[in-house]
Amino acid sequence: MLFASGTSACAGHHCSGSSVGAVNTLVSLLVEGILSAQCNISNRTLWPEDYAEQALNHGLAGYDFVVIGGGSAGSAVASRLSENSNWSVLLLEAGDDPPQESELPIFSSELLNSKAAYHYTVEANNVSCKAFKNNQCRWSRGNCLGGTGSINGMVYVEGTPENHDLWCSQGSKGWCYDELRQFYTKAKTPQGNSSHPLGYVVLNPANATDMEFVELVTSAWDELKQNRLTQFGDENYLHYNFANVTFANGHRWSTGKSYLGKVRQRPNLKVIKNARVTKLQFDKEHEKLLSVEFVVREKRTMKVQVNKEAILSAGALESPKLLMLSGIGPFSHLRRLNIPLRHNLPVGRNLQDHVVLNLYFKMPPSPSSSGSNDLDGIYEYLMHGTGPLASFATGQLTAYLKTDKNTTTTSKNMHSYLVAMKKGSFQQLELSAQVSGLKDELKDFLRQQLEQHDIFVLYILLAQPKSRGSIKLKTSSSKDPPIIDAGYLTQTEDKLILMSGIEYALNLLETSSFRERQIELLRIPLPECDGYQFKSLEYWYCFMEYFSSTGYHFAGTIKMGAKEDNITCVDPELRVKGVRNLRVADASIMPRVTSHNTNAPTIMIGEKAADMIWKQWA
Ligand SMILES: Cc1cc2nc3c(=O)[nH]c(=O)nc-3n(C[C@H](O)[C@H](O)[C@H](O)COP(=O)(O)OP(=O)(O)OC[C@H]3O[C@@H](n4cnc5c(N)ncnc54)[C@H](O)[C@@H]3O)c2cc1C
Repeated sequence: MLFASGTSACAGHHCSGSSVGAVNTLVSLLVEGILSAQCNISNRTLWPEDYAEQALNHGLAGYDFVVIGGGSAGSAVASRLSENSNWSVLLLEAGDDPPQESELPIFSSELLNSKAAYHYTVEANNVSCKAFKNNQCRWSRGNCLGGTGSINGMVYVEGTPENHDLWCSQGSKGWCYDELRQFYTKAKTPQGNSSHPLGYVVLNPANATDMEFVELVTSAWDELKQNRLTQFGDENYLHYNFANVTFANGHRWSTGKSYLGKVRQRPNLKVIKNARVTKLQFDKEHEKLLSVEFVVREKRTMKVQVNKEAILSAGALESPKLLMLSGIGPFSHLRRLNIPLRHNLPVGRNLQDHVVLNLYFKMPPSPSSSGSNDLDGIYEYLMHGTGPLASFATGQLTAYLKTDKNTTTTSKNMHSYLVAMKKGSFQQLELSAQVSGLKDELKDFLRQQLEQHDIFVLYILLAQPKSRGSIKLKTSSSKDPPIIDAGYLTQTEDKLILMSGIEYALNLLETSSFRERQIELLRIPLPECDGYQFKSLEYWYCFMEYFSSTGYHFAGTIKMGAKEDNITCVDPELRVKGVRNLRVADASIMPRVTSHNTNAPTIMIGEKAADMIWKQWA
């Protein structure tokens, strides 16, 4: 591996060049390049300075705006608010700068195993996740600046008109697609210049590492009459193509970098890293947030006074936890934990995720399976910022599908992508099995198959799941992870739609492209399902319970909607009901998860939140 896992080796260090002589020009160039790359791939100037030391030594004054969490949405909010030089903005982020593995797509599995990612174990529900240890899925999120946007797959796809019009028709006034389009546009419009930088999302089309495989799949999709898309964002994209990614010049561009790092010189914006917020403190009537309590470097508890507003952007798993710890949540749940109630709201309910089903296929190894030349790849990346190190797994080849032939709507019900594993790529399998918690016997079976075949996994995601889960507190300690009930496949309709996705996938096997390549479904031994006839409906419903897992698109746990509606927690201005100066701006406010990847819609939420705050206070 090129870099030490979980480290930012160059941060704060002076890096010297290699002392290797000119024995072999290419090798010495590479060694030189690797050493300097370790310093240049990610260094501290890409990120805002850490204000922790000053805060610890001199204490903190009050801030006009305190943003909790520097992830996809929080970074955008803090950056936009601090464009007003009259306002003081403090951002509190539980993690540190992302490690160097974050920069390159090739290290995504290592990254998920680093301290930049935080993992949760989801409760077993016995109708999903049975392929994973203790029948429990594992969920991950980013624990660093840029948040989950620093560890994600970088795919950038906006919400559809249908998604957002549903939000507004159900009481979220101001959140119709026509009203949101401006924020999607603002997020990706280059603004500012080197003397007055402004943040925005940096985007490029993804390159794939394995073009041979991409061509195979695209020709099969063509045979099935899936249209190739010219651009994601077309109104009715029931199509496939490579998505745009938050990646440029060989580097990831999370909002932590593109919105915050870019404006690191602003004197009115301070960022404290390794600052884990533990509690929100209110006035006697619980109507006004007075201060935010946090622990710096897991050592010292501090407090900051909020002069105008606080914005909670800790993500769909941690934002509800923090509200509940502070007394805002379901009455009966908080009472059980002896947490004094401030506001009785259904915080933590309405949890949604795009449940994903993994289907495995095998094929004879392609001639390129013998492995590419790693040195060539390193050389190309160091010299040009391109090549396999800067390319994406085939997962960025994404299809949005309508497999339900009975509806006349244009809405997508499935979202599908693929990941290919070449014969012998055991490390890739081991890492992903470790992150997901795949049961050992299943991993060993896949490993045996990889000794002889190429394998690819077709992922089928439910675009609009009906099942709902919940987040609850385990204890009243901020250190304990919450109890997560994913709720996967608890609604029959979700299973029916997944079944239509399986039928769609099996059609691929009938295409001449797949037949010529001798692609077969891989039958994974599952004693509980093997009693049913292979590929029968009963078999597939049983299989679904095993290989359903997370799409990593958690949303909805602090539901937005009309103020008077008792199933909502924040109003359409994102204010927590009953509190004047506390808003939530992250994926948790989505009343219904958007039909595909959630990063772009979450950044849009950050943009709109900042705009509403500007309108109120400027
Ligand atoms: C493995 C993976 C792959 C994904 N791939 C894609 C993809 O390719 N495309 C896509 O669109 N979406 C993807 N997603 C989802 C997407 O990245 C998220 O939906 C999005 O980043 C969520 O943004 P957020 O602002 O709500 O939360 P986050 O980005 O998670 O931000 C929350 C921030 O708050 C901090 N925080 C948490 N608790 C506290 C606390 N108590 N005090 C202070 N700070 C705190 C966290 O450290 C984090 O920085 C992926 C997700 C995962 C996990």
